[in-house]
Amino acid sequence: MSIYIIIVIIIFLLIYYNKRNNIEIDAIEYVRDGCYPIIGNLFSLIKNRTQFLKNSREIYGDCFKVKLLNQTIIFILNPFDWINIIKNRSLQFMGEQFSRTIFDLDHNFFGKSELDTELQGYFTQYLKCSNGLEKLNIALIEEMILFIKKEKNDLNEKQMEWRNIGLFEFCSKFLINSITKTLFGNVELEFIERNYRNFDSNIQYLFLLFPKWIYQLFFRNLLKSRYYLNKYWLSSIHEYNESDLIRDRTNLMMKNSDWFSSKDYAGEKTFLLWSSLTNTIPTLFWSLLYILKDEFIFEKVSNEINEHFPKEFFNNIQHISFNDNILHDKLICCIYLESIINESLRLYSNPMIMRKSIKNFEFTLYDKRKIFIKKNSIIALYPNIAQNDSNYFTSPNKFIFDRFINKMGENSHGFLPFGSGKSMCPGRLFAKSVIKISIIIFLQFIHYKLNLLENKIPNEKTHRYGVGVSHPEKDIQILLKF
Ligand code: HEM
Repeated sequence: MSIYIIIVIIIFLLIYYNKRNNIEIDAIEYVRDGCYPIIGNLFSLIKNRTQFLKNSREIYGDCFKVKLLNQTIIFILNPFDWINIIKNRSLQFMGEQFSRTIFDLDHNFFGKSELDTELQGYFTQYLKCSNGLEKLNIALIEEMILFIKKEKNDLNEKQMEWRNIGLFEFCSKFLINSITKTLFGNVELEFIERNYRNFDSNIQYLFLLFPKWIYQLFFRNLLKSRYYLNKYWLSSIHEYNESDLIRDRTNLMMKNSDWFSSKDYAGEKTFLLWSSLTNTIPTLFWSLLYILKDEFIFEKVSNEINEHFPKEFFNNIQHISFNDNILHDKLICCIYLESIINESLRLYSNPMIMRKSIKNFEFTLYDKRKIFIKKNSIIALYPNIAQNDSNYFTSPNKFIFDRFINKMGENSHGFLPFGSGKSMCPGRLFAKSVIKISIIIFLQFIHYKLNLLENKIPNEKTHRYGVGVSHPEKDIQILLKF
């Protein structure tokens, strides 16, 4: 008799356990609004990703599933879950899928992890260590000063005193010119600029990882610019004056041509060109705009710059030894600039950080719910929502220029403009020095007239949501004298 009771209890326990588990698995709901057969939530994701995710969070909480064609993406929006996601070895960075679809790499070297590590090692050596960074920054300043001289000569030739230009357009020209030449040397700038701009203007569609035929059918112009860029690198392997970073990466790929195909080599260069420019330009735009528009911020920043970077500092720039790290030490002292850049990134950076599962596993969320993650599922983090949430940042819609002074705000949960973990942006230190140096040179060497009354802070264009830092909906006209 007692054996039957035990069996019945076991069966009941099994049914209860199974049911409980099912409830927990099902507790992560699919977003139903705007979900259509076959395409799923595609339209909402393309139209305004940030708004769609904010609305979905209000209905479904911090974790929900979104259908995109034949894929399911599990969004996890609570920052307290992110560290466990990023550290989880069953979830991997989707570098391979992205580099194949977006930059047309073969990615044969993916299986050869020593080579991948060596390639990444050059980022550490030249973009993160102070000597490598110092050398790049000195070269960058020289390029920027050259740019200003050329603009001045151009205006002189045209017998004009002022140049009327959009501030975003100026930031684009200024950085495409100086970053590209600093990293890649004496390239055919006009050609690179034209194709970069065309490629960048629609790249958000490549991030959706559609099948290849869709791009071949509907995005021919985009693929053409990528083709021209990739072809350019193949026609000119080493450029005069290229940076050590590019030289060493190129040499490593050339030496291991059994692992790196010509498509890998060319795609890697286009990838580096794109990633060095695409977020740095809009971050410079927003930072500069807030400085120029607010007298109080302007004064604070000007004082800081005059103290650490008086105009005379630039007279001897070519004689600075990059072993002394003078520039690095001075840039660190510019705490208002650092905070303004972070505050611009807090408001305007919209990356979607994705990981793919390599096996089935169960993940416990911070709120104790369990998600069953199947092999090949995609997990996505979207820091912009936390970055604009009053639970993590006071008055989140306000630009508070000194919010990040002494790294106070930066330590907050949810601030991830450069991603996190192994794939965290290796160019982040260079990016910040580029933006600081650009602002310093702008304020020290360029006269400007901005109509403060007419120009409000523009809204963001929604098309970059999920890709990176937003562009303004409308450019701000400015008069510049060099
Ligand atoms: C304000 C400027 C920048 C922002 C906001 C930014 C942001 C990001 C983000 C969000 C990622 C993806 C991280 C992830 O998925 O975990 C990334 C990756 C990357 N960034 Fe940046 N970035 C900036 C500037 C730069 C610059 C100047 C360079 C190069 C000189 C650069 C090189 C890269 C590279 C190579 C990767 C890919 C890393 C990998 O595949 O492991 N970025 N960046």
